[in-house]
Amino acid sequence: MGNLNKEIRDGDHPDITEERLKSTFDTHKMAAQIYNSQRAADRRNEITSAVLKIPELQDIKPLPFLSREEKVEEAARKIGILSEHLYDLVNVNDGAELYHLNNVVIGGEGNPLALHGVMFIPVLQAQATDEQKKKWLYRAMKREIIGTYAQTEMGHGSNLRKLETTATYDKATEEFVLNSPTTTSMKWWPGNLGKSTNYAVVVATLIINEKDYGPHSFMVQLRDENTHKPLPNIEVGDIGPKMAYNATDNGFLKLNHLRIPRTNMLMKHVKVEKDGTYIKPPHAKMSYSAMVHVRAHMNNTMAYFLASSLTIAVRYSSIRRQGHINPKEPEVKVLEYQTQQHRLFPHIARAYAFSFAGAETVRLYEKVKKDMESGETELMADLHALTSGLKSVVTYLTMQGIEQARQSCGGHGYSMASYISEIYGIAIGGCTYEGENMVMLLQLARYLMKAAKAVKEGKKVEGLVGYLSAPDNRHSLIDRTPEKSYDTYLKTFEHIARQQIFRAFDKLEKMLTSGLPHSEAWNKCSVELTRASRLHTRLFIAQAFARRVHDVVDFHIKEALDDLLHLHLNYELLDVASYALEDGHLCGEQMNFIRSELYRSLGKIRPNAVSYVDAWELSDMELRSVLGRRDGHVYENLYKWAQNSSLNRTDVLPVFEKYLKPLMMSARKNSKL
Ligand SMILES: CCCCCCCCCCCCCC(=O)SCCNC(=O)CCNC(=O)[C@H](O)C(C)(C)COP(=O)(O)OP(=O)(O)OC[C@H]1O[C@@H](n2cnc3c(N)ncnc32)[C@H](O)[C@@H]1OP(=O)(O)O
Ligand SMILES: Cc1cc2nc3c(=O)[nH]c(=O)nc-3n(C[C@H](O)[C@H](O)[C@H](O)COP(=O)(O)OP(=O)(O)OC[C@H]3O[C@@H](n4cnc5c(N)ncnc54)[C@H](O)[C@@H]3O)c2cc1C
Repeated sequence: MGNLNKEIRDGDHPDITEERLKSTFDTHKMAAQIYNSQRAADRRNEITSAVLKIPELQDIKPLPFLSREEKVEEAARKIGILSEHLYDLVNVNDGAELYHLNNVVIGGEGNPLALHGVMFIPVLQAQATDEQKKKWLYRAMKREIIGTYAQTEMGHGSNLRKLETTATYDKATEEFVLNSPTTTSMKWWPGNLGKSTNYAVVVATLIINEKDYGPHSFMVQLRDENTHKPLPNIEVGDIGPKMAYNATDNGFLKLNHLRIPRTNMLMKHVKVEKDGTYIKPPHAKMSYSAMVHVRAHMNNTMAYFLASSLTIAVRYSSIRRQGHINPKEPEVKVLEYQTQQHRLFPHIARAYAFSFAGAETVRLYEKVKKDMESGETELMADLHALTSGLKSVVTYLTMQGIEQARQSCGGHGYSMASYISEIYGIAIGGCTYEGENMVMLLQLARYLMKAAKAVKEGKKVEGLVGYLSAPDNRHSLIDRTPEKSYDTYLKTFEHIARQQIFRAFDKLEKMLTSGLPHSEAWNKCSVELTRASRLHTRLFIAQAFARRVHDVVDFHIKEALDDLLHLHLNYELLDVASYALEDGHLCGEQMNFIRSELYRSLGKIRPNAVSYVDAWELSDMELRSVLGRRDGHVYENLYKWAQNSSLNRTDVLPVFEKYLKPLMMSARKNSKL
């Protein structure tokens, strides 16, 4: 039998090889779990190998040494070369393959086609009529035109009903007049709007005969297709540097009474007739499909960001030796410290959990998307609730995990050589984009409150909220049953979520019966409501993890995943245990049991730690991290990396003659006086 860990190579740092030799499972088989099939895992590696053979697709130098302009140019250069090789490298109809190709070749900082693929094409697929698809979608898919999704304005992002950009129907000419009446009405933030795109789906408030019909989507040509100059009545540009994600030209857009044909409104589900008659869509929020599309896929993106940071941190922790546990023995790998394990391993478990929860979410999304094509909208509310909660919880926990990964690398974690700060910067954008986290938690809370009301009225609820009407134990059975059972943990999570949902519901009801208007009562309960949403979502994540482990057939993979699940359940439960202690569902003795199970789990995970992150099969090219190198040779490469610094081009910088020398000279002169 060959090595179970597939990353072992001659010449690697002996400390990392030692880790890999301990693996109890085949890392490539584990990759099949993470990427949902052996074929998908194989394809990722095939794509990486093919890319490595194309010299023009390699980074010209480490990305942190590029200026913003260079980053934008470099991403565009690679997109151009990729287009030539695209059909040889990937199945262009497979989103996962395209995403992987992007991560390997370009990385997470963005590229001119990012929003084109993530939102522009999906919005056309979901909301354009067949005729409109012929006009724009097929051209977009061939990349004859590049588009984006322009919804957020300087003054409004969360509250879509107050978007100030207007699309006023002019019956006489059968046109819409698009206008940005104020500074705050300017579109502000859309990715690639600034400089790259020549088309955009613009979301504007539809006005017909002075009546406001709310946000609707319109196709707008922004720039001349040949010269790329902005068209008349359009002002467009870049919004400037951001925390990260700076290869992307997030932009602004000001429309000055721009006229577009009536047929430029996306009309698959909703219509404005020539005479101005408005025909409602089957569901009022069908036009929000592009946002739901991204939210549904974000769990996997976040899992990937978290796994990338952890791969860097865990590999580095296995070659970094500092301090002693036994003073008579050599310095230990920092991965031996329990604090380091506690800092990293629960986040490894979360990355797996997010990936499994993400796979379930994408399946539901695909079903709803299919249903919507035929006007069936029954599951839209469930999907909206699920994706709203998940995007908020997963992005927030990912942010925590990446920052822990950075800190676990000590000083070198703070260097861009780790690349963790860039991953962090990109990932935390997810807490804001596609619905600010609090706003989305409150969306889920609306759904939960409806379910709670139904249960209070004696109705049975099903599906994602089914546990609200299921029987509950007064006391948790954790450590009270002879056999090890995840059910007792999941039941405890259910209890905690249920209690908090009803606590928020009762508080809200009390305020409403006291005569407070609904919106005010809602605001006064909103912290409790967001807590309910988080607990409900964390329950779903734990359940999805347990479902996946249950379904795995391979014994060694199941055992390794089972260890991670055990860690996950104990760690997450400790994190939210105060809710169960409050009503005596858990007692002090059980808390001690959970804590000791957690520490036992850390020890169990330890020998496989490097293999759990290796199983994500993230190549050096896509990690872009000196600390996270597969071969573990960090120190000599840190030194090489620093040679890229433009400050090292000369021994003496001009600032010496200009500022430092005069400063020191005058100081010396003064001290002689
Ligand atoms: C693909 C790969 C991904 C990779 C990603 C990495 C790259 C990413 C690059 C970055 C890309 C970043 C790109 C970007 O950032 S694009 C811009 C993203 N912007 C947002 O996400 C804005 C957030 N705001 C909203 O979505 C709405 O305003 C919300 C939802 C808050 C309220 O809504 P509205 O203002 O209309 O208020 P209402 O009171 O009339 O309605 C409330 C009722 O409507 C129901 N409802 C609402 N929505 C839905 C829905 N969708 N399906 C089904 N139902 C829905 C809801 O349950 C409630 O029902 P009920 O309780 O009354 O029964
Ligand atoms: C990296 C990045 C990429 C983006 N890409 C795009 C894009 O391609 N296209 C696009 O259209 N947009 C894009 N956006 C914009 C993004 O979607 C919005 O910024 C986001 O939806 C949040 O809206 P906001 O900025 O109005 O936040 P605000 O709503 O102003 O949030 C400010 C604070 O107010 C709170 N708040 C707001 N409303 C409520 C409420 N009802 N209840 C309680 N609290 C509330 C929030 O929780 C937050 O704490 C992008 C943003 C970023 C950061």
